[in-house]
Amino acid sequence: KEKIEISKEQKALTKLIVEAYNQHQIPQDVAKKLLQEQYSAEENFLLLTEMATNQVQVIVEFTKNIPGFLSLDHEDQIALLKGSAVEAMFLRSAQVFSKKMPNQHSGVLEERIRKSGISEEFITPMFNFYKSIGELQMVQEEQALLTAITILTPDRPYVKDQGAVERLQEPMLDVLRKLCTLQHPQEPQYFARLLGRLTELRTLTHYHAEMLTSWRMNDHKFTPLLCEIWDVQ
Ligand SMILES: COc1ccc(-c2nc3ccccc3n2[C@H](C(=O)Nc2c(C)cccc2C)C2CCCCC2)c(OC)c1
Repeated sequence: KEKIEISKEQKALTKLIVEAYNQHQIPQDVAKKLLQEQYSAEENFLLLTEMATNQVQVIVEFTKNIPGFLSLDHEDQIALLKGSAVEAMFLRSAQVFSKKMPNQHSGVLEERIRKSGISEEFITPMFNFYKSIGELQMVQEEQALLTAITILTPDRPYVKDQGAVERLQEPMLDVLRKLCTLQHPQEPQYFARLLGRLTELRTLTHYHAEMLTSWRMNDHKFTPLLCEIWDVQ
């Protein structure tokens, strides 16, 4: 059994990514808010657009802390952010949904989300994803690195220098693979399962524009930033 060694540099990279991830996080208050009371479809839609708009800003700040990101071609930086914003939002939602909370709270939260105004057909794929993320019981290092790896996906639309993005993503994949082996020694396939979630995430994001336009209410208003990021309006 070869001894897995995480180098000094890899420890420093992980620390930096986790710090950036925790520093730029929306407080969990959306779950608390949803647990406190039942909102109308209109109020929930407004909350969703506020959360999503805020999350885009959070992701931009997080990404700026990824070593080398700011040295990428500027248009490629935008292409990476634009191409990963929806995935980052669902990944964040899945992590919030999977946070340890008393059983009846997670039951209420699930119910509030089911009744939020989202149309029925999207609920199953969304919760399937959330539960598959929850089953992994990721530690914060894995969550932070997985988010960075998602953002640094070389084959996003309009990325010109994919090689430069690969060179940033690879060190993240290397340290995540080692961390998974150390964190889950009894599960050699854990790292592969983790990356498999990113594939499930991409399929979920196919529906996101329709999820929004089919929200059970009339006249869906989006912020200009969301029109940019979501394929709506
Ligand atoms: C595109 O359609 C979506 C996207 C996300 C959710 C979603 N899944 C969640 C899981 C746990 C907690 C809250 C959850 N959200 C919303 C939320 O705010 N997601 C969120 C965002 C957006 C940014 C940062 C962080 C988060 C959590 C609540 C918005 C207000 C109505 C209820 C869902 C969703 O639910 C129907 C539909």
